[in-house]
Amino acid sequence: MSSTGTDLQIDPDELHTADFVVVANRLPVDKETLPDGSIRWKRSPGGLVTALEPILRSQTGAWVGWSGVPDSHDNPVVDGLQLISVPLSASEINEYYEGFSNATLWPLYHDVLVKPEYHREWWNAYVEVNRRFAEAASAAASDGAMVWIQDYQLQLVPKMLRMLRPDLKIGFFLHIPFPPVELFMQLPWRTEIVEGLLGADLIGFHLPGGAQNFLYLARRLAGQATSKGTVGVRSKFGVVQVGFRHVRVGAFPISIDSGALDAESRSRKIRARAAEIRTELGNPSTILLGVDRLDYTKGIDVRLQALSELLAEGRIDPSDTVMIQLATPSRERVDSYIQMRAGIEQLVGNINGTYGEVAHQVVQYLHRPVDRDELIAFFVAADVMLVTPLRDGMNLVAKEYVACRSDLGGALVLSEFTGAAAELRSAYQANPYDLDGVKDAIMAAVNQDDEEGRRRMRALRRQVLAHDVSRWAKSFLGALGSTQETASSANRGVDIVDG
Ligand SMILES: Nc1ncnc2c1ncn2[C@@H]1O[C@H](COP(=O)(O)OP(=O)(O)O)[C@@H](O)[C@H]1O
Ligand SMILES: O=P(O)(O)OC[C@H]1O[C@H](O[C@H]2O[C@H](CO)[C@@H](O)[C@H](O)[C@H]2O)[C@H](O)[C@@H](O)[C@@H]1O
Repeated sequence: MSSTGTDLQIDPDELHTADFVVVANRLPVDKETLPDGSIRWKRSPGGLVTALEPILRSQTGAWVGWSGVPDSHDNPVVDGLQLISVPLSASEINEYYEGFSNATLWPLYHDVLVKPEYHREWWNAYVEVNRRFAEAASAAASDGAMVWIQDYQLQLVPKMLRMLRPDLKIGFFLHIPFPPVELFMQLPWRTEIVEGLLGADLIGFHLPGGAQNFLYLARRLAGQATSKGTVGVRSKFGVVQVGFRHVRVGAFPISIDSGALDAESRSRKIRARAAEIRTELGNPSTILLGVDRLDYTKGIDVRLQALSELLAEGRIDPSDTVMIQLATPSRERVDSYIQMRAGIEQLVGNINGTYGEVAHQVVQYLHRPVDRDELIAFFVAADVMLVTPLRDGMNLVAKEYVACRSDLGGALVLSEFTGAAAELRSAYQANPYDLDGVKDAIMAAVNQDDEEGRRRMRALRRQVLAHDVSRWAKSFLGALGSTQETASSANRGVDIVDG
């Protein structure tokens, strides 16, 4: 590996004090240095942070992660959360984060939408950085603590941490899809990844399909005996026998703090801002909305292409329609993201150039994050929410939109290839590879009558309000807490097949 890395500097007072430790690639806040040299901590992008932040607030624990900038050793306490930085050098950011995590694993786990790159030096950096995260978690955790490791950037940490601290209860949750076996087998380090994950006591996926894929690979690559029954949602866990340990494997669809969002979206201030947004846009009949990290998995190009064709066919009136696309910058130094951004901005330019007027742009595109209140106001203002990923682990945006529609207004167009599609059955679902199908779904949503819209939104809200992020965390941590070290009770009643 080209980098020498940066050593951990953990305050001795903080050693072995936390009973609950979240380990994620990112801290919930990113470090930002302002022009006057002062430091500001701003919220990190993405759904993982959206989901986990309220969980850690409700428990006393520590969050181990990277601050988003090179060589930062700060361990800030932000809004009462104890944060422990794992410093990454510039070359580790390049090889571990942008390289192995986001140019190898991310495309491989998302249907190979972009060709994954396999470089041995990236793998070496991944191993080294995973080791450093394991050491930081080991230093933070108290005797017998519960440690919850997050996502594809840290798949080797469960095994590394178990070797350092066999006393810990170790959970792992994958926030992105776990790929089919045929794709996973491309990875030169496939066995190391499966064995790394098997260091956990409980491995969670969003969907049963991911859990089944993993069980198959545990048999085939790690040669372990596994259960053979079907995995359920928050139930009927699979089991892998690893020596004397039994590793449980389950499906736990993540969610949002839907109650809080519901309450915030009802406030007078948000309602007024939503009305103001409509006015600022010239009171069009239809506002379409997209909200995403700028990522090629999100299908932003799909919805723009669909809109472009609907305008060309005269099915949508450009003078009476606005599409707002909010796009948070993401992984801006990775080649595939640079190319995708150029393609999307060209599509936006083409639509506005062809159908816009000086005083009326059909697509309003903001390439920056907006603050929470403003985002909620956009959700309340939008007639149709467009969620069209080509593949997405869950997609919390779809759930956020639903949580904000206590008025039972609005309509959700949702890709079948999101994790959320399994739960949000009353959305206007479409196959993002079938452009005519996407266009029809958009038109059905635009033209729905009020009664049909209310019926669908009521059903969607029932699902999202009943299955919130606290239920997700409780179901995962409850299952982790009940895992047994001994072979006898963990797997009672489960048939095991040899690897
Ligand atoms: N432009 C934006 N401004 C503010 N928040 C955003 C923006 N785009 C996305 N978000 C937030 O980021 C999170 C995205 O989560 P999710 O849909 O699960 O996808 P991912 O984690 O892959 O980015 C949501 O909480 C969403 O509200
Ligand atoms: O940390 P970044 O590289 O900036 O990326 C942001 C996060 O993106 C991914 O989010 C996923 O988690 C969501 C919550 O479970 C899920 O809804 C979504 O489908 C996933 O794409 C990534 O998995 C996180 O690790 C990143 O922090």
